[in-house]
Amino acid sequence: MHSFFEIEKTSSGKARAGKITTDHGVIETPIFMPVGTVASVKTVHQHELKEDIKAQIILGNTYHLYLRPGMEIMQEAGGLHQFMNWDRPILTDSGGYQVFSLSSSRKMSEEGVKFKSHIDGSYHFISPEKSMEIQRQIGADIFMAFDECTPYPCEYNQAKLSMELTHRWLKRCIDWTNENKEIYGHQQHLFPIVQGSTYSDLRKISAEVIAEAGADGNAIGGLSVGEPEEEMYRITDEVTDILPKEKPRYLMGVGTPWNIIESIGLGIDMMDCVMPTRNARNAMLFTWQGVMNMKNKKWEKDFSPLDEFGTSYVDRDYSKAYVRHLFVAKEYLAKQIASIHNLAFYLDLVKVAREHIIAGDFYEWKEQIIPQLRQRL
Ligand SMILES: CNc1nc2c(CC[C@H]3O[C@@H](OC)[C@H](O)[C@@H]3OC)c3nc(N)[nH]c(=O)c3cc2[nH]1
Repeated sequence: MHSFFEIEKTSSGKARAGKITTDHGVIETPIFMPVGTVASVKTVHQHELKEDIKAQIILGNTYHLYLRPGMEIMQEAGGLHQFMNWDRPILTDSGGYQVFSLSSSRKMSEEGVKFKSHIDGSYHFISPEKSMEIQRQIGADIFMAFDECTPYPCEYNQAKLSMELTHRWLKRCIDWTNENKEIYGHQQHLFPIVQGSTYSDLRKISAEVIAEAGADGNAIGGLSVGEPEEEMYRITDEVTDILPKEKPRYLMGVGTPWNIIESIGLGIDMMDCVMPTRNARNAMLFTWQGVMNMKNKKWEKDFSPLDEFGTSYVDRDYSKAYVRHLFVAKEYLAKQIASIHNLAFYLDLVKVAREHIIAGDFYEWKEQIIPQLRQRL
């Protein structure tokens, strides 16, 4: 019997290298998880994700998949792995965040959230139990508790009430999953989510409640919602001090390449963000030398490879001048090349970070690489 999470190497600080074992395969941590919200990582094929980008786990999303294609089709397909032909691990979010960020006319109650679909305006209701049922039907290997992502900024009493609601909803998620087992035969691991906004005392309470739940892994929510970067690091540092060392820690919605390296240094094992794919579609490429805006005129006659230090085939096959041309001409291929490049870079970023943790020089490496990653090329 394998354990869900094994730490292979610790460091002089909180960074660690480990591996998560699921029924759909092993995830080496620290890891970045490409966002595939509506059953696709935008503009990227599954075989590219696997063979070129070397993605080890991707994300799906309860809110979107529930609305379209819906759970009847999802179940008839045999779950999301079958439906999208992805046989590696999948993680799904619980839908709360998207209900608040995407739907209109939401009505919140203790019971759950009534909302209008952003697709066709139809009314729906999602509760902790409903979110768990949907995530059972999607069949993700790791799935998130139904929480309220406390908005930022938020005054203390509101943050306290929101956090306490998330804790009551967590209990309902756990009770439901104890009474309703997996439907596709593979194990699914529930991760609870720490809230508490930017208040240290609330974050301490929430981290202790979440740790007490005894789940296989734990997530830090309510960050990367507009707060200053220093606040995000401070809260992450305080919460990882409390969350158990022997369980993976997932920081939701983070972040830039430098956010990722900093977070790994603060004891984070798993991260997700739309940045590599969303910024790619706006011609912003991340590289080890810094950030490139491909629409910049400076690349117009630069026929050198897209990224000589890139690990993807697109970095070798195409020149800067050609990719700039595609963006200026609004060719679809531009977004595909940029998305593949950025995702391959993010996976390489965490792979190299893992190697430095194992080599024992992560923190020295971090100090010199972060200013380089932030450069504007
Ligand atoms: C961007 N910043 C950010 N995203 C966040 C998400 C969505 C990630 C989810 O949203 C989709 O990507 C946009 C992905 O599907 C991802 O799945 C986990 C959060 N989800 C929950 N349940 N609770 C939180 O506190 C939370 C905080 C976040 N901060």
